[in-house]
Amino acid sequence: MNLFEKQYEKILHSLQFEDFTFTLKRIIDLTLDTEDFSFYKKTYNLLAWVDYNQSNTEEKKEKYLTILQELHQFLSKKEIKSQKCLLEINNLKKSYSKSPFALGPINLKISEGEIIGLVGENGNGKTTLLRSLCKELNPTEGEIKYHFTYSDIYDLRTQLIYIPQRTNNWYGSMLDNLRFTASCYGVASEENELITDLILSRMGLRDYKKLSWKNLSSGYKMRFELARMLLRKPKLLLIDEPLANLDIMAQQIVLDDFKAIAKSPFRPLGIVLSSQQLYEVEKTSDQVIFLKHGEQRNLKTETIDNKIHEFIIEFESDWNQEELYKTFQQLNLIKLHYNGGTYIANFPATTSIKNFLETIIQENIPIKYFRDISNSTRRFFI
Ligand SMILES: Nc1ncnc2c1ncn2[C@@H]1O[C@H](COP(=O)(O)OP(=O)(O)OP(=O)(O)O)[C@@H](O)[C@H]1O
Repeated sequence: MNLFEKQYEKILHSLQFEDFTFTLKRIIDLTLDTEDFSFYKKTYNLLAWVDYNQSNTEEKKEKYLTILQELHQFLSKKEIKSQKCLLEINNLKKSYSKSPFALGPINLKISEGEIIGLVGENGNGKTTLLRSLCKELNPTEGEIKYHFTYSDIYDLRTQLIYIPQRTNNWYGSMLDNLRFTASCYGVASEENELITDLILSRMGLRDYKKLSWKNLSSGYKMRFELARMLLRKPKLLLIDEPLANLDIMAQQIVLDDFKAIAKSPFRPLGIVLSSQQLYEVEKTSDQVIFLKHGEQRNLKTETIDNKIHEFIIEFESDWNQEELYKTFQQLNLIKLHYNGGTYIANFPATTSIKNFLETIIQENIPIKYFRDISNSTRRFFI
């Protein structure tokens, strides 16, 4: 089963379980994948119908299924794109004349369809790296090779979009701004109206399209930036702290959106996102880069090269450190840290989650939360 068929099957399941929000978003994604005016029109009409028939579940299900089947028939004939390498960073270093901070050396490859999470505490160089990738900053040493042609810096920044943490103020309504962006990219008249409507709906902005910058919360400003980015169809998106101003639900939604957008079988997009939300980013990313004092630490390579073979559990318990230390001796505990309200326990690699849970139950240890972090960059934060 190819990537498209797998994704299609997942959409059908979501419809079967009446997750209409997810299904509709994916219908819009597939519609945009067709790059076909008649489908834009069909989905536009569907969205207009949904506006007045939200609670008509049976008919809605039927309509969603019909359009999905049509989209499936159309897209099954379309070629699935192989995921090309977009850029290669070799020994990149960047320092500032007025700061002791130095980034690098950084080595990294970024491909279409790949999500790279950039994590690290404040001031560790995440923004510096993103700004270097879009040529806002020149490297002090090393190089960035772009595997696509661009005529000048403006062309580069069209194919590769950088969304900074604090975006610029804009005037007028969201809708007018998106229409303007689409027209700058040659999308005119009715097609412009259809595409902006689809993209506004895709980003959950349909009910807010008349609002202006000053009336939007920071979460909605971020969604607007993403909508504008989708209209510009870049190859690579570099985005600084997209989760910073979002509540936990909104964070999950944005990360799911990134995944759906990046992994399009027909228009794959590379995404590099920086964030402090370690676990959320790990769930979504294909690769996580941890920056510590500007240096790159990569869990995958460090695990292989340095042979870090330990079973590491993060957990919360009302027991004190001494009680836990004694009890876990039976699992040959190597280390036990208390770290900001949670415990981190290191065991030999031969210990399993089953052994850990059995001990918890047998010894009646009160546990509020636990997570296996043996393969998480969380280890670098300890
Ligand atoms: N233009 C500049 N001139 C001098 N120093 C700078 C400049 N920009 C950033 N720095 C310094 O570089 C270091 C890394 O900053 P950067 O913004 O890249 O980190 P970050 O990981 O994105 O931080 P945060 O999570 O707080 O956004 C900091 O010490 C910062 O003060």
